[in-house]
Amino acid sequence: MVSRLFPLTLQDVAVRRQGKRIIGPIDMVLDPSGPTMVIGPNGSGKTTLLRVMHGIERISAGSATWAAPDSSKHAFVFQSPIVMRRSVVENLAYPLRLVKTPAAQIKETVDYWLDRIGLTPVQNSPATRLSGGERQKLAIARALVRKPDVLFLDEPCANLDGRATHEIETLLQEIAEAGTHLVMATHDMGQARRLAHDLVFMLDGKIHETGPAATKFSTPETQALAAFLRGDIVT
Ligand SMILES: Nc1ncnc2c1ncn2[C@@H]1O[C@H](COP(=O)(O)OP(=O)(O)OP(=O)(O)O)[C@@H](O)[C@H]1O
Repeated sequence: MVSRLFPLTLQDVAVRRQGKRIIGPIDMVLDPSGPTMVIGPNGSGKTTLLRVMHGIERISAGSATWAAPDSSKHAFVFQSPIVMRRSVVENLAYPLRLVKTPAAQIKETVDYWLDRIGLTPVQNSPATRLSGGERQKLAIARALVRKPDVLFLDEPCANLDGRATHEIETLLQEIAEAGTHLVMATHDMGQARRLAHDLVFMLDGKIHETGPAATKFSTPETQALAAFLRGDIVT
């Protein structure tokens, strides 16, 4: 099921800060049928691209246009999970309270997600006491309680151990299968292979190569993507 929000069209997008080009020019049409993984070397502009798509980065030139704009239908999970200094349960309830969801529905939704991410036993503990993996799962669940069509994730498994990474990948696969579209930046090529339907390879602030993951991993068109996938340093 593809959201009515798509396609997202980026036309001649550039982001400049202090006279420096961070990304651009970028032209792309995102009209996905499965998870989109954004890969590329450090500093190639992955985070900035995601922020542009989500609408939280000031664009210096060009435009980013959704077919049916509705910012309440996309959510963003940052690299370092931001949890509020409140209980786990409050972290999940908060986005629903903001939109004046009835109490009974908040409880039902929050209980569902607590169970789904395995945090029911610690629901009343301060979220700041959770482990890194638990915090990230909480951040993902909190982004999902309002049922977004699109979820942007910036390196959600950076600094997590194998077990936490596996749990988060399983959760992401499940929500993708249930119809939420994922657009995710990752450093981890194994993870990109496991999750990607489409691949976006960024280099030096531009989209260097893009297409279906199944063909891009096996037969990259450009030398730079081939080298990056081999693990070479690409600049
Ligand atoms: N507001 C800003 N002002 C100046 N430079 C910036 C700003 N935001 C990002 N940059 C620089 O622009 C480049 C691209 O940053 P970005 O975070 O988008 O890349 P990235 O591919 O996500 O990097 P990483 O993999 O290290 O997270 C980096 O060199 C970064 O230092």
